Amino acid sequence: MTEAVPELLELTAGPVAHGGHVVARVGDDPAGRVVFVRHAIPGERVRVRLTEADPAARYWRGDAVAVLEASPARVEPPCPYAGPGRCGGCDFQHVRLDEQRRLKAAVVTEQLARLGGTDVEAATGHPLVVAALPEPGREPGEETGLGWRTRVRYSVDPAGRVGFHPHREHTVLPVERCPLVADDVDATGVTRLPWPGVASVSVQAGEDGAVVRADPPRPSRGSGRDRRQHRGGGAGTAARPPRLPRVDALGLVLGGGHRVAGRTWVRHDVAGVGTFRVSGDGFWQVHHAAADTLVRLVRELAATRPGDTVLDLYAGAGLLSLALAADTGDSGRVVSVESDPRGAADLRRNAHDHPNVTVVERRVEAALEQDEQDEQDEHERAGVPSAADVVVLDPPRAGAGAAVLDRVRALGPRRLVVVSCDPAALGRDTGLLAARGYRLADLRALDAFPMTHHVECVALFLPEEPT
Ligand SMILES: C[S@@+](CC[C@H](N)C(=O)[O-])C[C@H]1O[C@@H](n2cnc3c(N)ncnc32)[C@H](O)[C@@H]1O
Repeated sequence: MTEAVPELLELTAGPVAHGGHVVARVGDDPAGRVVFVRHAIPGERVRVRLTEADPAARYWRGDAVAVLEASPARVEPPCPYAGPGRCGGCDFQHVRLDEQRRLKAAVVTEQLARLGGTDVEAATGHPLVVAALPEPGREPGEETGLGWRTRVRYSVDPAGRVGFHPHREHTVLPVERCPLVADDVDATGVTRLPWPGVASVSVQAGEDGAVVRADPPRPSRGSGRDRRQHRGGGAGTAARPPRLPRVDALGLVLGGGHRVAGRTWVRHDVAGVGTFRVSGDGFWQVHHAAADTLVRLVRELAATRPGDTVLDLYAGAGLLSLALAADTGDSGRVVSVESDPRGAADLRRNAHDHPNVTVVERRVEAALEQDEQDEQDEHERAGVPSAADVVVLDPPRAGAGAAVLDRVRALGPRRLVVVSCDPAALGRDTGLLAARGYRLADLRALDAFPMTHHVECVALFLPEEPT
């Protein structure tokens, strides 16, 4: 007989888990089925509406629709779109900001223990603290966690209105103003304009204004003939590009980089490093204060010396490369590896006046691959050295992985700095590095994504045996 699944359950919220929810157990039984609950705080007694509850599944998902015993850390969400079943962009609007940071510290610590076999407090000498990023005009401790997003991707509903998806849903909740976005993003007016025929609208704000990009829906998987027609190569009518509204922005871009009006890039100034040009869809830190703070932390942990050979892997537009190049000086060099052609183009441009920076436009995996026969020669031809004093890695969400970390170890760095926006990936890479003789020595965490479960970490690994 199949188990009857109730619609509502009363549960006690257990510890926070990676992904923006807490762990609860059906029947409050320690061996009961796990329910991942959104919109609850550890210790609270909540009524949970089950959102995914397959009787055969190992765990269920649910949303706290009523709070029966509230945590002292519970607050009224500052955003009118936040809450159970509403916008899925934020996970922690209902939690006081300082408690949000404690929850994130707990998640990072747990992921490093479970996936990386590493006790953060024992390894670094102190419990992990997630630091708030500065907000203009506010003293430390008075942060709001709002107005920090300089880069936003809105989805568009069938009526052409922009918004965000509810958690794990494809529908779009239209949003007039997301309180997380920076004023420069809002000033483009994209949320107040119609976008018929468009699947998503992205805004990237820089120092002197924003660039807006509209992406039409991907061609549906049809017959070969349909696909040819979408590309404009068939005998029939090609898909007509959408008519885009006029925006108040530096530039408007359609799809894969086709400029409709104005510029395709924004400018970012980073204190003590320089000015960067970043193509609208290229990578840059999202929080307006993240780039300055990240650079300061990476410099401190990398402790680069004049004359050093430094590898900046997954270099983006060169934020960390240029900072490290200043520290290694003319007698040293920084080799920056970035695979995205637009990112690499930005990087080359940004590094133009830095003769000690070499840009390698390749996937990290390929750039570090060693030719057994002709190792030295191969590497020098590709621009990648066969040894490095310091290696900095800032991989995408999946982390660096075993193959890349094997190659990194072979370079014999005396210091290895990993920047990570995903605690699970950092946990896995920490375990892989431990197995390769590099142990966690320092860990810093930044609240670079307030109100969401995301957190930015910078980790220092040192060789067990000094190189
Ligand atoms: C998290 S961003 C880091 C950018 C830079 N460190 C910064 O702080 O601005 C990751 C970058 O890695 C690039 N990337 C992703 N996979 C890659 C790969 N396999 N090899 C090289 N670069 C890659 C992406 O294009 C992106 O620019």
